[in-house]
Amino acid sequence: MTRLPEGRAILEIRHAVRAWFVARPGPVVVALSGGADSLALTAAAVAETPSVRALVVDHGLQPGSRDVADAAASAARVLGCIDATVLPVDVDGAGGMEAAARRARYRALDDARDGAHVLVAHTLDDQAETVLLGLARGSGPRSIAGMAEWDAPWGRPLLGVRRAVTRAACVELGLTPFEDPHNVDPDFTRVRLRLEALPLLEDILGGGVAPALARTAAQLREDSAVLDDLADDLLTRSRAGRELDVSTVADAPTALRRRAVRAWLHDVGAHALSDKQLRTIDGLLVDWRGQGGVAVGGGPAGARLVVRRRHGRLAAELEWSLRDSGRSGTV
Ligand SMILES: Nc1ncnc2c1ncn2[C@@H]1O[C@H](COP(=O)(O)OP(=O)(O)OP(=O)(O)O)[C@@H](O)[C@H]1O
Repeated sequence: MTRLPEGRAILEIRHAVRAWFVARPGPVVVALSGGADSLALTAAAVAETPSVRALVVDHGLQPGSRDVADAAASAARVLGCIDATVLPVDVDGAGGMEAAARRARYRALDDARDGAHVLVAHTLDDQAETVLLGLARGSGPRSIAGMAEWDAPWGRPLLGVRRAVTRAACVELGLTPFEDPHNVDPDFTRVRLRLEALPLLEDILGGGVAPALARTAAQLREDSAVLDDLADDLLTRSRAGRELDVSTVADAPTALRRRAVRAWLHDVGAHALSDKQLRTIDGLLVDWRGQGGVAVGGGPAGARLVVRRRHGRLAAELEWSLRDSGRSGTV
């Protein structure tokens, strides 16, 4: 373990990281971008636990990205990590560059973690932005509940720490973080929330808006955990092979029905359900006349997954178009 100077900011971060380790002992790798948040997290992790490794993902999206990644890896070694590896990834761009880069990053980190927990450096401010974005877009409780401190194998020890504290810790430690130009690019909605909307809200409502949003998220996560358990139980009782027994699900409260249906569809391959699709499927459950099919995405190329109510069961069936014959079929 490394000895660090004892400034106020790094002590606060070490305290948060120590509490996280006490609750979840085990080997860790730190996901290091080279920014202030993950540099401060890396410094605190090596001071609090032995044998920390760092993983740096090179998305290869800007010229010189490999140099930035190499510099982050060297900083990790100087800080006392026993190993620091750069992981080059291919970003396919599907569904927007940012989302594709995130997918590629999480996949690479998961592949390289070798059984260890992965610490990511999201802060209280990241949490507040996530919640505000969710509220403003009318998202469901899952989005507004924000990110969890622990969502195996991902750990977020800094969710209670302000971003300003990680900046201050880097100054105390004499570290020069990488400043990602995207973090000040007003073309990104999240950047405008951070630089314009949240300061305006704090001006109107007084400081403490970001911690208040983070508290809301924490309360919702607690409530959601209970509802998720009840919905799991409902799903277990209503499963009939790959289908759902309508009479068992239909009598449950809406919040449980929706969660159970979402979990069932996730298992059969539909991972990105919109609120509208869920509502329509709910209509099939509670109204016996609901006979239509609801396409829910998922399925191999050329096919689509469709949910139908039939003979007291809800079934998710693959449908495909037989373009050559002009017919369609299901499996
Ligand atoms: N290139 C990278 N290599 C390794 N870890 C990274 C990289 N970029 C980001 N991370 C990790 O993810 C954390 C969050 O980063 P950032 O806020 O940029 O991501 P995001 O796209 O908003 O992430 P998300 O919503 O991941 O889960 C960072 O603090 C760091 O721990």
